[in-house]
Amino acid sequence: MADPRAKGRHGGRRAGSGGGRGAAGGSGRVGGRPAARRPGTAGDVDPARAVAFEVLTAVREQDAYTNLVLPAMLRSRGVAGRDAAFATELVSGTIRRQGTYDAVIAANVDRPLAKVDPDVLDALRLGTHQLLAMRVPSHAAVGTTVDLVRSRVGRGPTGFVNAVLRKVAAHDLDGWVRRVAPDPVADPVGFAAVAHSHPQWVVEELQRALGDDGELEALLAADNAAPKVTLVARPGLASVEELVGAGGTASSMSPYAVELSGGDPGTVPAVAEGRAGVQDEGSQLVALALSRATVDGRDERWLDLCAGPGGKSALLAALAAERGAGLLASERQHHRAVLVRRATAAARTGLLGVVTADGTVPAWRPGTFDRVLVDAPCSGLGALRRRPESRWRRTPQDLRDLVPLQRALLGSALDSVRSGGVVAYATCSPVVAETSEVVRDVVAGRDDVVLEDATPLFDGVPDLRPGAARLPGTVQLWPHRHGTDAMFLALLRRR
Ligand SMILES: C[S@@+](CC[C@H](N)C(=O)[O-])C[C@H]1O[C@@H](n2cnc3c(N)ncnc32)[C@H](O)[C@@H]1O
Repeated sequence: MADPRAKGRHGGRRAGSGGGRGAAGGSGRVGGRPAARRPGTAGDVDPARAVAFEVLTAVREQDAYTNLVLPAMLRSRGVAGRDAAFATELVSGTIRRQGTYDAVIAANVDRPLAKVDPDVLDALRLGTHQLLAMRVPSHAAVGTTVDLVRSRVGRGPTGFVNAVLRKVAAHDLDGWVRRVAPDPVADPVGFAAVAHSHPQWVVEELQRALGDDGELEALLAADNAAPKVTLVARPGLASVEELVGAGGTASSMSPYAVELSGGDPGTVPAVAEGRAGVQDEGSQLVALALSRATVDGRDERWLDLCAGPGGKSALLAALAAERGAGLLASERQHHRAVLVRRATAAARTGLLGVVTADGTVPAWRPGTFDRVLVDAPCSGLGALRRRPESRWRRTPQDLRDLVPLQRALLGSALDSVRSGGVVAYATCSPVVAETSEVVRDVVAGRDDVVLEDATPLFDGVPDLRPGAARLPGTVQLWPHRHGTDAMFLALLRRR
């Protein structure tokens, strides 16, 4: 996205007018904060960049989530329209691309980045994103970043920032990747990690999940693209035609999906009324797959064991209502159960209720349900497009912590379904340890469960070929193949 203000008040500004040190080094802590700092003052910083800087600070200092803090800050600062779009791209792109940008910045600073003032480093990342990925003219990218640093940190580091960014401006992104990434032949994973800005362990996990078929770079690149906004027309409550009439385009995989080309989805009447919602098409396909599985005999009681915040529950409840069935939505965390209630508020007969309960300790008799969804808590490494900071927060230890919980939840889902009923185990992660390995281990430990082929439940979805490390019959969606989050699904039937 080009800078809407490139020809505006910052566009013609001389880069680095803040003066100060001209070299990217000097003595002492680089970018140290001087007494002249005026916290909270906007100075002559444009509102979009000011918001972007504050969001980066909140993400770094308070572990805030970009997708929560950014819209709230845009609203509270009255930043809208093209400025809001610019700020959104600036924040999300900078955080997603942080791994690449840090390698570029490090190549232009004469000390470890850990010794650069964190506020200054954030500003350098913002400036680098504008220079290498946003088509902001160099003089504007450098000048506005220097202004930002002068306003938010102080005059001291402006010369340093000016010098570093001028060096960054000397090459384009590809040129920098060639200079700072490891050799792609000698170290393909190390190269991919720097070139596509993913932690190395994440690249390794994604590579294993994909298998060895040359798609890694396409997947990593897809993780760095802003996801499209997809709506779901909840059956019986809204129609695809209604959402298309509101400015969307019907999608080809989920019969309920409509892609929005822009604008605030909250202004679409069906969304505001809870008859439709914002939902990734992969999530829609997972809920649909559970509803499409054949079940002989009674088909009245459905369960969503890990329901918060309620997107899949809302679709399942609408589907259940059409068949005279009802869904119980269960969620361990109270505040997320509240979100489930809100998401399912428009559901009529399709909702049996929403309960706050630990799914590993079922509050119902064994065999109560005919269909059960376990959308398990997971690393979320399949949804990196929409959670820019998560790749930098997750660690391999998270996987070790999550797997026992995932196994326990799948076990209790299987206990909760009647003989002949089905359980769908889903994650928004393709990581083998929390997908195929969980399912394989749980199935191996029981003699009352059969793993079924789930691919026929994804009718109309192309390219569901198996992966080398994936259990046969399970389904893995991919951002680069399907344009969805990397949802995984296994279908299990109780004997
Ligand atoms: C991946 S999210 C589910 C997303 C949801 N199905 C949707 O589409 O909106 C996993 C959820 O499981 C919940 N959870 C974690 N541990 C749980 C447990 N022991 N019992 C029930 N829910 C749990 C988390 O709080 C989280 O809300």
